Amino acid sequence: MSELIPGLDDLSQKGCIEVSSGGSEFEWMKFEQRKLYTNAFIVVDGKILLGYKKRGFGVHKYNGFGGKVDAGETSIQAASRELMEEAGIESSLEHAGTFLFLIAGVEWAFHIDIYRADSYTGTPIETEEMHPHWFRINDEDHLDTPPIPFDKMWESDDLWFPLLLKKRNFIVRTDYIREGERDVLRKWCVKETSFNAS
Ligand SMILES: Nc1ncnc2c1[nH]c(=O)n2[C@H]1C[C@H](O)[C@@H](COP(=O)(O)OP(=O)(O)OP(=O)(O)O)O1
Repeated sequence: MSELIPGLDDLSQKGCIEVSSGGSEFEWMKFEQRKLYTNAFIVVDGKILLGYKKRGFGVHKYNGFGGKVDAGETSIQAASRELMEEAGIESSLEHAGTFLFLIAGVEWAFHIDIYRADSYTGTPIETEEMHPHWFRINDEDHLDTPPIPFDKMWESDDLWFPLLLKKRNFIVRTDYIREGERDVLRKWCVKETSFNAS
């Protein structure tokens, strides 16, 4: 079995297949506190909907729609609320992955539940926080639509996006450091799971 990812449930890693890892020369960062977040991706007809973040954490990056889980909310309720607040749409979301994200300088770990859906209702709209855009998911179709802009996303996104797009469930941990204005990926591990880890 591959090395257990610290900070993620040991049981959920049983039987997982490691897809990618790096930064073995570094220790995993320590953390005392964990905060819950969500991130939702809509994939329809060969295209994925991403939002350009206009303010706050991760500003100027493209990402799914999501944010903090509020007190009294479940993760799926938070994911649906954030999708409506940030993109103006509703969707029946399914859990796709669990992502533990640390960044030097922030004392808590971000425990992010990743969701996906292949349909939605409403029309994606620009909101205070996000500007929605469609991107093609392969180079065979929709050549009039731009490809996924990995160079303007979190550096680790291209490690787990293939699993998200293939509808495979996964767990990920990424530890980042800050170099000036840049968020730099230092250590990571991505595993495919055969079931939902939460
Ligand atoms: N490394 C990485 N890759 C992909 N996605 C993310 C990360 N780190 C992250 O934090 N995220 C995601 C998780 C969330 O979807 C957002 C961050 O949430 P944030 O916008 O700060 O939360 P809100 O509750 O919307 O914030 P405010 O309303 O307080 O601005 O990024």
